[in-house]
Amino acid sequence: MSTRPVIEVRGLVTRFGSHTVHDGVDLEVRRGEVMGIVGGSGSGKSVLLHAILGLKKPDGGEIFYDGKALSRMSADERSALERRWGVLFQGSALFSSLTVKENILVPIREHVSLPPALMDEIADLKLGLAGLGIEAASKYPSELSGGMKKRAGLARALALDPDVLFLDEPTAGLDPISAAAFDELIRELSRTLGLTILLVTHDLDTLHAVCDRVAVIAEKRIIAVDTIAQLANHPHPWIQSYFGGPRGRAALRS
Ligand SMILES: Nc1ncnc2c1ncn2[C@@H]1O[C@H](COP(=O)(O)OP(=O)(O)OP(=O)(O)O)[C@@H](O)[C@H]1O
Repeated sequence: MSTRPVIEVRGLVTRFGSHTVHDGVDLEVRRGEVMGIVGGSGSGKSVLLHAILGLKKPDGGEIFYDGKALSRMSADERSALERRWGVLFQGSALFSSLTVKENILVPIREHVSLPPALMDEIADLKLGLAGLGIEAASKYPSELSGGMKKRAGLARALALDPDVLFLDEPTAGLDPISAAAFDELIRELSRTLGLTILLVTHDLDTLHAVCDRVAVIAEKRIIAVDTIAQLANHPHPWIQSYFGGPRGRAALRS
């Protein structure tokens, strides 16, 4: 794994009106690593993800991709960058009026010009990568279980062969068995495709199963970034209660 950061957040400030969510967030995500972001409810995990994706404009600070500031990119550079991203939002955000295959084809049709049969083949390949059988292709989102919806959302996120994958609460709403299977899938994708993955989660089991490092957000900043084993010894009270509480200890043992 390279230590060169693919994403750098420097001194990020975000606000909604007079409410400051982030006040000096610094974070580096290395190429090829799986990084988790944890923090209490309302601590600003999703807003941080949105800022990194350029969906929330920073009120201060800067976000860099491969050393280039997001705010200084031309529209073409930005579009090229977005092609390298795959995003799985909370709730999967599938288009309800499209089948699973049509959902996967949306980004492919938007960004690449290929014969329809080839696009179809690519969509089938992505279905398989996300662990869905071909029979899921013609189903509508309303016909899928929660776990299948997540996989369909993941297949769409993988549509353009991203090198960075962003996942917001990937296992939220899944039963423990489906969540564990999804964790395994994320880990497998990171290994086989060499993806850099940034994920927001509350799920301690996901952190243990999937993440190389975890960033903790509290008091409007990233207060620690480390392996879980190291964080378990961190003196900050929130980190102590998160990793050292009954659930944290149980996840550490498993
Ligand atoms: N569109 C918005 N308008 C106003 N305030 C917002 C908006 N989006 C988020 N916030 C506020 O920003 C803060 C951080 O929200 P965020 O969703 O990032 O928290 P989170 O850490 O992801 O929480 P959770 O774990 O509960 O999902 C919260 O106080 C929230 O109310």
